Amino acid sequence: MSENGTHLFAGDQSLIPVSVLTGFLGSGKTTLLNHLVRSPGMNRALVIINEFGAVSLDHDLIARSNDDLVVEMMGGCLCCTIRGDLQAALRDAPWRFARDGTCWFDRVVIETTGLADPAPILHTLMTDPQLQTLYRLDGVITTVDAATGMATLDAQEEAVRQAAVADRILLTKVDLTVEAERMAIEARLKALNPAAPIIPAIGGEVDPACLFDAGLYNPATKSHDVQRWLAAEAYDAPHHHDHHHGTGEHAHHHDVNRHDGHIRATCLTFDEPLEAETFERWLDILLMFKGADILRVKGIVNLEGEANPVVIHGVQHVFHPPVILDRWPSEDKRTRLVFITRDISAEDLRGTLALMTAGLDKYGLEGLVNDVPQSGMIAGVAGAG
Ligand SMILES: Nc1nc2c(ncn2[C@@H]2O[C@H](COP(=O)(O)OP(=O)(O)OP(=O)(O)O)[C@@H](O)[C@H]2O)c(=O)[nH]1
Repeated sequence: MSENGTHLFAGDQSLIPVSVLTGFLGSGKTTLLNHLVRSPGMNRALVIINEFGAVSLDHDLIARSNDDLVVEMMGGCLCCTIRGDLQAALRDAPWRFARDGTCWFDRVVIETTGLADPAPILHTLMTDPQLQTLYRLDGVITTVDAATGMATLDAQEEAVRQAAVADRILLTKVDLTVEAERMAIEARLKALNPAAPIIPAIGGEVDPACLFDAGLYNPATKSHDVQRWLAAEAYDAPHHHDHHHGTGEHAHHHDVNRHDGHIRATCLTFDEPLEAETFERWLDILLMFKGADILRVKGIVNLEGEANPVVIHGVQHVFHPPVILDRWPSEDKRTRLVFITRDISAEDLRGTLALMTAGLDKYGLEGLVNDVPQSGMIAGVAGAG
């Protein structure tokens, strides 16, 4: 987080929205893109395609009248070997695709390989200083094959992660399933990622408006989206009374989610405003020790002394600068934090914050910071998840 949490780039509409399209091998990403680039309003979308093979077939598939708005990246995976190439391509693109001296595209869609972990790609977008002056992350769209998705989720943790971090899930090939199968996979996806809308599609046919502008940073849709992913009712995980009925919740969670036991979505709510320093330290420590297992964090935070809500958004250990909304999106002014984690329970999360608060009360900030490594108290709990 920033020093004082007052970064304000919520309204910067000059930045170009970037969507990351991910989904397991053969789950229908190219089919979707092919439909999207032909949709009204999408003719100025720059499409970046990443393929493992040396020869790209996808470029030919994603043909349109002005098909020059396509960048192919081959011979590696965007999330690892050719990450630098993605940075370079995004930096150069506004000049490479300029018309009359101005950037010609108004949106970017990055299609990852089916095996990609989207997190490093999001990190690239969130941390490269040059890219931050040009682009803003809009959201992650994940395709899930309705017909084979169950088996894929059973066998491939990568597929589970892709679905867990999505802002929008496109359920593809619903024409190949019967009602019961489709309901089963929808229930599983809901348990894994309660906030992401699940949009059924056949042949990639979907209204682009359902998939884009999922970001927190679009004033036109921001409040709406904040509202949606904070729909705390959607979460199975314990809320603020978790210590009273933690076991029941837990058992329920496991039933729906039995195959994806390691990865879960948790929503923590806090009735009282949080003290800014404590909250920041807690997040820092949590991310330091468990960053790799916190796939995504989103939240709206009521800080002491701050009239308006602060929105936070992170992927593993990397955080967007917090954004202060100009008003609360609803009457509900509780802090609500959504965590998508691997092997970290709501109890672990809440416990570390309680320790942090107790430690601050007892030792003060100086004492606590100095004390943490020796006592191992917070580190121990954070590490025990
Ligand atoms: N029946 C049916 N087939 C579909 C649908 N969507 C995609 N397909 C088919 O599924 C196959 C894989 O689709 P692609 O769009 O190439 O999938 P992809 O995710 O881009 O695949 P990779 O690039 O290998 O990761 C193709 O043969 C598509 O024609 C659908 O809604 N219904």
